[in-house]
Amino acid sequence: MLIRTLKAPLSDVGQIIFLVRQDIGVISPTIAELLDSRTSANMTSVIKIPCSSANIGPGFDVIGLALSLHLEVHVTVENKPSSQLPLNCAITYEDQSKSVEKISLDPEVNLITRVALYLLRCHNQRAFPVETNVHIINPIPLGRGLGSSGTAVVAGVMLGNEVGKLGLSKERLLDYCLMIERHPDNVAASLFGGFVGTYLNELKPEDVARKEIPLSEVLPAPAGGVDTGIRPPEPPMAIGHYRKFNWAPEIKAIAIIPDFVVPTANARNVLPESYSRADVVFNLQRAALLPAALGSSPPDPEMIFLAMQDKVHQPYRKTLIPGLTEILQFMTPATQPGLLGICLSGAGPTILALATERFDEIADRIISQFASNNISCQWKLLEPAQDGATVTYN
Ligand SMILES: Nc1ncnc2c1ncn2[C@@H]1O[C@H](COP(=O)(O)OP(=O)(O)OP(=O)(O)O)[C@@H](O)[C@H]1O
Ligand SMILES: N[C@@H](CCO)C(=O)O
Repeated sequence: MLIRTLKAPLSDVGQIIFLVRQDIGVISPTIAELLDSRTSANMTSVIKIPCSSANIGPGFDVIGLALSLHLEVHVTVENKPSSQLPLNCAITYEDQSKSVEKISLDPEVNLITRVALYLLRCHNQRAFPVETNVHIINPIPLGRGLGSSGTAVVAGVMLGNEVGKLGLSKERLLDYCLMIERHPDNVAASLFGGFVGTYLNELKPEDVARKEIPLSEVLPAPAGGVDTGIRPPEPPMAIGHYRKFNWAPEIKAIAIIPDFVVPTANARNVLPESYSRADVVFNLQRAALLPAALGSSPPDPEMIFLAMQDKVHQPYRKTLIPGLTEILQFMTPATQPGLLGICLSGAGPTILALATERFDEIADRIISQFASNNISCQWKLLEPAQDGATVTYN
């Protein structure tokens, strides 16, 4: 008897593992059984979301890359008759990121559960199902440019969709993410996976007004356990879109992660309100090349290096990241074999170096430059995470 496993999509965002006997088909469990028992007693849903690197040089707020470092959220719903838990939810948090920031375990404050509550309340569910246990395992360093907040927002919409049994598509979940994180590059990469180009639709005036609702109304400040009963504003349909690009399999991503935080809000505040035509054209020329350059095999180092240059955000962010200018200047394919291109990851301070070989050597040189500014770093060798956010059932 031949038995194999088959992974099948469930309502577009989940994945079930079936046992299949080749002669008679699916034997365990049936789809109906699974739909009934999802997130019910003793079944754990495991939501996995990759981190991301945004911009990749010239693609400011447009281009994102999901990477193989995953946030995990393990969810069980006990289905008890009543609960003493605030909002029926208990959170535990396992920090594998070595971040100093303490993550709140209050479901009204924690970013992941707060986003899940936003989604649930848009669908007339005021709290989590009784009693929901959420265990978060986080290896993504916070505030370093690897999309930790975007990953947490995606985790939140996936969690709300799961426990509320809402069955929303990933395309619709992207709209909810964009009500919270307003630039689509990180969230689209984490949700859909891979190397993506993203854009926002031009909206009708009434929808612009809905999308520009202050964040405090979308994610109201904690009300001390008191449910105000207010239904939050729902996002307009199809605010954001993405397109996946090819990625040459030889290209790996080295993330050099300095041991200090640059909050994205601060890194956006140093950017100018307007740009010269020359700088805009410079970025457009490179952004147009980037998908072809990174999708072609074998990779062409000169083309990739050129396509990763930027004049829109990196020059302004150097004031927040000691050593950034020097690193971007001296690390080139001509001076460093194996290197293809280099950029600030997201809003920084992480540096993303794309390379085909000599990963240790490349990381060491960048780490030495940071060390000369008394900054220590960790580094990771990562690959594109093509799957995006997934749900599996144990
Ligand atoms: N797993 C998480 N659980 C709860 N809150 C989180 C989590 N991950 C991130 N956050 C929140 O997001 C903040 C970091 O967001 P920020 O946008 O500044 O940086 P980033 O997303 O890591 O970097 P970038 O946007 O440049 O890629 C943290 O300080 C924390 O408050
Ligand atoms: N595109 C965003 C990514 C960081 O969240 C920025 O560079 O500010």
